Amino acid sequence: MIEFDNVYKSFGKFHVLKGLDLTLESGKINFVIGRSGSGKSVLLKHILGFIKPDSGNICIDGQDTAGYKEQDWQVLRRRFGMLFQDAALFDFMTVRQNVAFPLIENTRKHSDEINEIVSRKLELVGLKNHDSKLPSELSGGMRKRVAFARAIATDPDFVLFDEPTTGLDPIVCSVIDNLMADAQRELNSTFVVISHDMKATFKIAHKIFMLYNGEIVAQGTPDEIQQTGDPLVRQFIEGHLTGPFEIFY
Ligand SMILES: Nc1ncnc2c1ncn2[C@@H]1O[C@H](COP(=O)(O)OP(=O)(O)OP(=O)(O)O)[C@@H](O)[C@H]1O
Repeated sequence: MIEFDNVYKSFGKFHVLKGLDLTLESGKINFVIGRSGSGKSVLLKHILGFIKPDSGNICIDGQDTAGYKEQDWQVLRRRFGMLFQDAALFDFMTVRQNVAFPLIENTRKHSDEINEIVSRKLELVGLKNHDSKLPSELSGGMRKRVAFARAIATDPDFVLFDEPTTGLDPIVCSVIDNLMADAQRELNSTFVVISHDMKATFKIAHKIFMLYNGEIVAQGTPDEIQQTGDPLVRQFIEGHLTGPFEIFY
């Protein structure tokens, strides 16, 4: 379980998180939605300790991270997999080396075992025959699948996805959505997904949280969110130009 308790974060005079209370449930696919610039990536970076709150607490599995030193964060981060918006593969490493990286860094497994795990993960994402290629030789969708295989390589307790399907065609989006749903079922890990893709959100989320004005303004199952009468949520999920949101052109 990942808990935010009354978390505030500002950059200069710009207040991004304003007393954020949020409980991301264990063994579930938690989606965080909200407008561009609402602070979704900032929220993810707090979970990994890359950004520290100005006040408030963040607890991971009941452990308050307030007093964590860099070494404690490094230990905690080993329990996480991460898929960044731009895939963020190591350009100079092959597909196989990219997926092996967290296994080499974060575990004491023997190279034979690592090779076997990497082969299994690459098979899962349909890229077993591309393992000796460099990221530059792959399409955007393939790079995302490599990043996905790398994110789940160690069977982490938590996997964070920052816009995993942005820029991909609808069919590749569905492939990634299915991979997320299948992997979560298999690992029973806690997934946290930031996404603007409402179709995927309603298809695979167990729980949806909407961030607005530095706070969570709505939360619920896909059915609950789809049926809400809250005008703010309705405008966002339906993409209307008129409603409580201020629209800037
Ligand atoms: N390190 C930083 N220093 C200053 N401002 C920052 C920093 N990180 C984020 N911000 C600001 O915080 C706000 C929220 O940014 P964030 O990237 O979390 O938005 P987001 O909801 O993920 O947006 P998008 O959906 O477009 O990716 C933005 O206005 C951004 O400029």
